[in-house]
Amino acid sequence: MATLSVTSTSSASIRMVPVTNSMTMVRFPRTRAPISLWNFKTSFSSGFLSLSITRKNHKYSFQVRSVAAPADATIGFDEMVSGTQRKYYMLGGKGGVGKTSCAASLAVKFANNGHPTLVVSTDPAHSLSDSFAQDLTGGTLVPVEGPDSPLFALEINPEKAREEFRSASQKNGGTGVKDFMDGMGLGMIVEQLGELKLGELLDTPPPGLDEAIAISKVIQFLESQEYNMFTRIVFDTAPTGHTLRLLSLPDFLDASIGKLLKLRQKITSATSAIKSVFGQEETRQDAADKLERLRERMVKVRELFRDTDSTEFVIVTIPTVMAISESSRLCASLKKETVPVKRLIVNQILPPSASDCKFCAMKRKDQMRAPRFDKE
Ligand SMILES: Nc1ncnc2c1ncn2[C@@H]1O[C@H](COP(=O)(O)OP(=O)(O)OP(=O)(O)O)[C@@H](O)[C@H]1O
Repeated sequence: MATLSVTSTSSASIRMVPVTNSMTMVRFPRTRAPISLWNFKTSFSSGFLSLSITRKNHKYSFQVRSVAAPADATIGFDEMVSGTQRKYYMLGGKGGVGKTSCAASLAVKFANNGHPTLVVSTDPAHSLSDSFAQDLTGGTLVPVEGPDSPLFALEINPEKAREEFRSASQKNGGTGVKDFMDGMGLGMIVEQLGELKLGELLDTPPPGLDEAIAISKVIQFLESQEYNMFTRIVFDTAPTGHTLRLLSLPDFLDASIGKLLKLRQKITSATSAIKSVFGQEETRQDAADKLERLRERMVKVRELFRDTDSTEFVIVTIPTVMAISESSRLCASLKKETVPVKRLIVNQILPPSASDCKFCAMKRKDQMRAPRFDKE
């Protein structure tokens, strides 16, 4: 496993400094404007990168510690940014380690390197709006101000979507549900489950349903002509457990659809009373075709997440024993699922200081105790 970067701030004036020496973004408390440090002069010695920026007569100095040599880190980012083929970067890890901050900076960096970029949060507890200081809660793509190339951000709230789905189901006796789920690309599930107590299904959603809605929505946006320009898609995913469910989702849906199709076969070969569940012959065929299309789409999603040419899962962690342990388990699970994972961001490392307070000294000692990732 190659280590991409380790970053942290040493100045209280700077709110956030994630990712690498070559793709650092800082936020100033007053303006909250993202600023790329790509062209800033830096010096590097003994594993620490020193940066000094002067902006509006204020001087901000801080250090970034890089586990990888700067050349390695740059090569890492050069690799990520090269080519115009569409690439997906999924950032995941333990809660609170800085996934959103890193996803936001990576997206800005891509956009500043010529890539029309979409950054999507599928985490039910969103903070992408805070990172960009823009309201992204509407569930649609919002242009982010600042970067050189188009950068759009999208927060998907799966719980809200499920809630809308449930109330549509109650209000419109099913038609609203279908319209809503069609919008999510899952209309065919409604057709098949319409008579099978869908409300109950929503009260106890099967693992991955929320994520299914999120993925379908992103795919739907990317398929539209208006948004097919994006060459980099950055996913800020929910904490580890949700992410693993998201990855096993296509298999889950594939199996469920298989069951549904078998069920349909059984029902349609039974009495005419039961036939009414799925309507007349033509409608049945249509529904079966749609299910097949959903199955194909899920296979596509599964292949996409395992495609080393277009997708990469980047684990974000912090240097604590617990976070590194969870990251190691996540890494093992991803590899088991054959998801491409080769980069790790270690965030929030304390920079060196000659005059440590007691708290900082203890924290630094604690960080040094954090186990290291194996090379492989
Ligand atoms: N390198 C950093 N230096 C200083 N503060 C940071 C850094 N990285 C993240 N933070 C701060 O830590 C907090 C958590 O960061 P963030 O929301 O990006 O984490 P997350 O992993 O996405 O969290 P969640 O799991 O809750 O979605 C935020 O207040 C953020 O500003």
